[in-house]
Amino acid sequence: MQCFHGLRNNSMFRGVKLLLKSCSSTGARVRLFQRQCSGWVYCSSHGLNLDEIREKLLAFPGGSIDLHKQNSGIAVLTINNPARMNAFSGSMMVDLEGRVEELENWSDGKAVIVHGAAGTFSSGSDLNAVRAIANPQDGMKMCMFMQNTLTRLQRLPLISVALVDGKALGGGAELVTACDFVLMVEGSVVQFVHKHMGLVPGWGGASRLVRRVGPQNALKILAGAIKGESSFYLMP
Ligand SMILES: CCC(=O)SCCNC(=O)CCNC(=O)[C@H](O)C(C)(C)COP(=O)(O)OP(=O)(O)OC[C@H]1O[C@@H](n2cnc3c(N)ncnc32)[C@H](O)[C@@H]1OP(=O)(O)O
Repeated sequence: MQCFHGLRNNSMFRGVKLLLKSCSSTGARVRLFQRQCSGWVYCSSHGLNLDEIREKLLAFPGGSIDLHKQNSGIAVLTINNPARMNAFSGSMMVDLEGRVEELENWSDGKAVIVHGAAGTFSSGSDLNAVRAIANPQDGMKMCMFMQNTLTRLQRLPLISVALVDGKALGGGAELVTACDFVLMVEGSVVQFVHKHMGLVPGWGGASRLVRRVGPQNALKILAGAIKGESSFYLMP
């Protein structure tokens, strides 16, 4: 896992291409092929009824997750809800699951770039949806659903790059940790703001962060809601 930061806006995509070129070494490819393609963490034996939770999430519409697969084998996944700083509505959570499934089945794929629309990354869960799903049972199911999807994203047999231009907050920060590489445009921020809300990261971001930076750094980042503006944040 690697993090690059301080990229200027206009060199972002050039930077990503260079990065992907440098990743096409045998070692990186072997590691990719060693990964499992499936990544379900939770299923019906954990009390998760996927159709039921999808239906509940679809009751909170707005925005979209767009996937553009290029002939080069590089796909661009866009978190698209600019009116809410690319917060994840319920329907976007369901969208994301569908896009990840599409990527799982993309036999010509080599890499995916995850970014946000309109000069920001993502402000996490749509707070209106979070408030409306304010019972512990549904909150837990939403978290299980997102953990499944982000684990599947992490386990894709593709190189994944989070391109952070602007803010990645809450669930947005958790999504960043599901990618192999992080590219940060100058002035961008990755922040686990959960503690300000009395929450723990529910989309699996805490355990991924521990793997990235080690338990002590992860504790500092999570307990302090530290603003990550440099590679210190995402690298040991
Ligand atoms: C998994 C757990 C989670 O993810 S919990 C969610 C954690 N996220 C947050 O707490 C972030 C909340 N948002 C913010 O702190 C600010 O909006 C940030 C992102 C810093 C942007 O500030 P600023 O540039 O001043 O814009 P603003 O606040 O006026 O926002 C513009 C419009 O977007 C909306 N927005 C923003 N974030 C969310 C969100 N997470 N859920 C729902 N709506 C969101 C704002 O309410 C605002 O809307 P409006 O223009 O007032 O209608």
